[in-house]
Amino acid sequence: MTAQIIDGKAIAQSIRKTLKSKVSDRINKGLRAPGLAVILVGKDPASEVYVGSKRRACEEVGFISRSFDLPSTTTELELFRLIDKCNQDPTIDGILVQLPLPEHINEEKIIERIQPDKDVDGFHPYNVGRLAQRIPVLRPCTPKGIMTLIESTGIDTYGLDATIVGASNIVGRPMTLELLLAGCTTTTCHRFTKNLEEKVRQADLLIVAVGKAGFIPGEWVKPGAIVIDVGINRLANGRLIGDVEYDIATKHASWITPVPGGVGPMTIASLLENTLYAAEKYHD
Ligand SMILES: Nc1nc2c(c(=O)[nH]1)N[C@@H](CN(C=O)c1ccc(C(=O)N[C@@H](CCC(=O)O)C(=O)O)cc1)CN2
Repeated sequence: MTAQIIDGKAIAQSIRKTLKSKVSDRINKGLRAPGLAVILVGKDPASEVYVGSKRRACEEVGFISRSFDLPSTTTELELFRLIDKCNQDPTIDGILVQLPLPEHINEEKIIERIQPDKDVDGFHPYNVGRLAQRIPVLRPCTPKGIMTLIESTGIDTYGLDATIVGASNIVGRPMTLELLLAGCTTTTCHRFTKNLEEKVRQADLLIVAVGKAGFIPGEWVKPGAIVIDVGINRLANGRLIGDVEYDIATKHASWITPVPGGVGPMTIASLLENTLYAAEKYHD
């Protein structure tokens, strides 16, 4: 068996095309273009790449992108003040603070400072709580994008055994909530998990988000499984690879996401979807 590729880059591009036409419909109806504030603190090279992609994507679909690039010495109070200003600005529908933040800034406090109706990352406890209670509104971008990728395969998720490797607030935990909502039986693995191999081998649907190159041996993938690789690991030669041993995994899986061009572009497409959603649901 050779797995079919889930082409995140193409799916994300088609979402962006649809969004662009929705924005132009809004403008024709006399409504304003959605606005997204993108806040970057410090000079983490990967964050600079992601933020740059987010800003370009915003402009491509016709959103107003507001950029705030702050030095790594920015205090929590200064960041609170900027978030308060964005919360009050009626032209801003979404506020995104790129993570990770410098160590002296408490990420939880910053996330909670963003008004839930502008939390287009879906990280505010209000939005995570809504997802946990099966009444989602603004959903965390990477898991939301992954659900779109899974839907694109046409496979019915009800009753599938799903294993999620990684329990971060950005991916693993909200991913578990999304998959529960989609009728899967979920197993979430983390650093204290015993018998990881057994949990991976039982998975009809395997999601890996640990950030370690080739962490999951391809041999562990169950025949016919769907494999979603969230890892983006840059090798010394500049090549990007995922958390799953791709060449071997493709021989076992039915569907697999590539790295790059799989989950990453969907994170950005979902952020754009969330921003339009926030504008329409809360601010029009
Ligand atoms: N506030 C947030 N911070 C972070 C999030 C998030 O959702 N919100 N997620 C990650 C990083 N991330 C988004 O910010 C992100 C990661 C990867 C990509 C992407 O397009 N990757 C490309 C490869 C890009 C490259 O050359 O490095 C791909 O996979 O094809 C987009 C966004 C942490 N922080």
